[in-house]
Amino acid sequence: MLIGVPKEIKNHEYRVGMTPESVSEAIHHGHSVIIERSAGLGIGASDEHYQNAGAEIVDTADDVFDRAEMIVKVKEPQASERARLREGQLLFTYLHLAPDPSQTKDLIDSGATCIAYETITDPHGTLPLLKPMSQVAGRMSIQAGATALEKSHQGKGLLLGGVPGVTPANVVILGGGVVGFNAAQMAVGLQANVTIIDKNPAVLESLSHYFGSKAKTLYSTQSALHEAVLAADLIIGAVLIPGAAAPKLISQAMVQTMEAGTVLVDVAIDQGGCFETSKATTHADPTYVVDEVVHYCVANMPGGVAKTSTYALNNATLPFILKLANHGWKKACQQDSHLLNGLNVWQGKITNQPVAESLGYAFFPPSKAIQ
Ligand SMILES: NC(=O)C1=CN([C@@H]2O[C@H](COP(=O)(O)OP(=O)(O)OC[C@H]3O[C@@H](n4cnc5c(N)ncnc54)[C@H](O)[C@@H]3O)[C@@H](O)[C@H]2O)C=CC1
Ligand SMILES: CC(=O)C(=O)O
Ligand SMILES: [Mg+2]
Repeated sequence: MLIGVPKEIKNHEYRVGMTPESVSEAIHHGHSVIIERSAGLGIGASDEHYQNAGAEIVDTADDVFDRAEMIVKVKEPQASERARLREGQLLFTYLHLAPDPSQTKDLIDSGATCIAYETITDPHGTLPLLKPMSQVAGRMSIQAGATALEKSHQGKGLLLGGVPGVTPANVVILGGGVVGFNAAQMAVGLQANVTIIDKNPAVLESLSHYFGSKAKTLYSTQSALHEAVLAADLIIGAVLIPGAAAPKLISQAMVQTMEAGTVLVDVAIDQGGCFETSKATTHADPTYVVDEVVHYCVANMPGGVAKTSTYALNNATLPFILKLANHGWKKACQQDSHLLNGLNVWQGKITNQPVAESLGYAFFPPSKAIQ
């Protein structure tokens, strides 16, 4: 199969769909890879690295989209990329469609087959292609929150861990999945006072077992949320209902009750965000203030540490890239129901139920797309 990798064009997005090492694996399996010129510079991979791995370098995104049978990317296609997709072309990348009606409409109109990293599942009921970026974003969320808490960034002027004789800051993490666990690890490491809230008792049990007395766990109810939020200095939004728009756990009225300089880091912003006052921001201008509360809502946090992130992502995506290239998407999805769960758009139809429900489209079962 001819695989194409364009340069990412989202604001401050330095990741790239395939590392030179992944390219070399694909070529070893008998495929060809075209890469847009300079696509890997953000991770320190030059065109020469890619050529040495066996890729052909092409000058423009048009060259990639015109020729490739499968496009491998990182972020959801931007409007100019969507316009280049063609009927029957395979797109393999993050999509996050539920909060994004214009992208969804363009993908429907394109006729392309669109498989989203974030809804591919595994036998353990987790999301193996979201996991590495959630690990990165969870860890970054505490760095971002710690910076935003500084007075010059309009925060309370608090050091997360305090110092001997001065109490540490209160960190509240909403959602104790991959992002939440990794955020808690970093916050506990910095000696903050950490509370994790989740609605899944099994998740709470495993967090409690792992952290012991170093973090508190709370079952997610309105009153638990209210109480924790009022005492919080830094709140991390890390909830997910796979495929669906994020539930709004914190209303604007609750934000108004928070102390000035409290910081909200909404990692779930890529699914629309879990604070009512959240709107997506970029690495170029990551924060804004509502009712004296600082909001950090960058939708591509891992792009800020592109080298770590690209390698972590490729460790998870490469086996699927190879399956798709070796067998074609239909046969690969017939053989692997977890990969089939990634199919979001096919021949102008929405094949992911939470996406269809979130945006008011008819749901077309993916099992019918592979008959
Ligand atoms: N902004 C960014 O750059 C990035 C954002 N993300 C996003 O972060 C979010 C979290 O991802 P993961 O941790 O991988 O998901 P996950 O599925 O591992 O964890 C989500 C947790 O939320 C909990 N949850 C769901 N509804 C809840 C509620 N009402 N109250 C309390 N807990 C609730 C679930 O029980 C689960 O434990 C996703 O939206 C993901 O796309 C991930 C990576 C990068
Ligand atoms: C998952 C996601 O949104 C990202 O890695 O940018
Ligand atoms: Mg700002």
